[in-house]
Amino acid sequence: MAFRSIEWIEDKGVLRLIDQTRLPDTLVYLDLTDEHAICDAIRDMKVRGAPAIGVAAAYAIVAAAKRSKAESLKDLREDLRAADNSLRASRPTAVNLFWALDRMARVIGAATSMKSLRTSVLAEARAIEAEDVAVNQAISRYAMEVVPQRATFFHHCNTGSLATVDLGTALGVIRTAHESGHEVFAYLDETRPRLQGAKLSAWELMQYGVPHAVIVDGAAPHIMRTKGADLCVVGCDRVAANGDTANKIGTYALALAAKDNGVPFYVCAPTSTIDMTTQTGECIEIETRDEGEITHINAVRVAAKGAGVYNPAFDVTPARLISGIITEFGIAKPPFEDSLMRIMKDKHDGK
Ligand SMILES: CSC[C@@H](O)[C@@H](O)C(=O)COP(=O)(O)O
Repeated sequence: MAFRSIEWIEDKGVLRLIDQTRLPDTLVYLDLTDEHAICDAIRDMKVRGAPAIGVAAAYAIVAAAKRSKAESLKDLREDLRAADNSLRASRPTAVNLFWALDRMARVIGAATSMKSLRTSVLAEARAIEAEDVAVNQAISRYAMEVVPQRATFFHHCNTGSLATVDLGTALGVIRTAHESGHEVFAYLDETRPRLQGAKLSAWELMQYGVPHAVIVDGAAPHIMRTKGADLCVVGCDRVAANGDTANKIGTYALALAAKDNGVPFYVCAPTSTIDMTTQTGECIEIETRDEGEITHINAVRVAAKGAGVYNPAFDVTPARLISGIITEFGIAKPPFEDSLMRIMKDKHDGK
């Protein structure tokens, strides 16, 4: 089954997206008409995954432009600035959110009338959406250079169709390898605390018929050593200029296990997730989320009542643990300071 996680329906003026908090039990589509609802959906992780968050934010600006009652271009821009501010405050780590909003802001700044503004924000959001599809396909194509014919993967969190517009990044690589005739098996970290691996990645791989096993996060090093692995593929929320990579909490531990077991560790990164203005991982803001995500599972308390909790949602994998960063312009290899710079230049030059 192929599905689109996110879609703008222009004649209804709605952003249709899969409510990821209801999966895997129920496939529910939400039709959101206003920027506040889209912002809440991002904050509450109904839509999640760095690229999907960026696309949703872009359409939130479209929705705000459509709904605004402003009677002048200046007032319309004011309304959109307010929407932009709330969206920027929704989640701090995934740079795609800020990247998409920066693109929208440039278009808003260039508009010469209210009509042209509304037309051009829609066109820009559509372009961001379409690029995401093409970029993920290109990442999968380049990834095949490093995927052996028989491939046992390790994967963390959810990086599939749900986290993007269509194919996905790291999970898209696993799916593409399977569909192009590789003999694939994937170990999926369950990904505490929100269980994106157990709930979302497993659900997706079942749709595509990819053999897999969900494992608890702490089992990955043991399984790597005893069962073997060919490569780890993960996504990312922000890649710094030196290659340090922020991704879902637990990614760093998987990278350490990979290093100890001699397993190549690949980050799948659309260039929209590479932030050349952030020099190292230390400069990346790590989102801290509600303690209830740890103390409760499906609204049932599992932690001792009154237990202290600390819930960072992401960690940073140091560049030295990363074998390659797979982008839509090819695979960046260490030293990443040079290879990422080259890739971003290729992007800039339109190669
Ligand atoms: C292609 S998705 C890449 C990342 O965004 C993904 O691995 C991840 O960390 C998602 O975190 P989440 O908190 O579920 O939005």
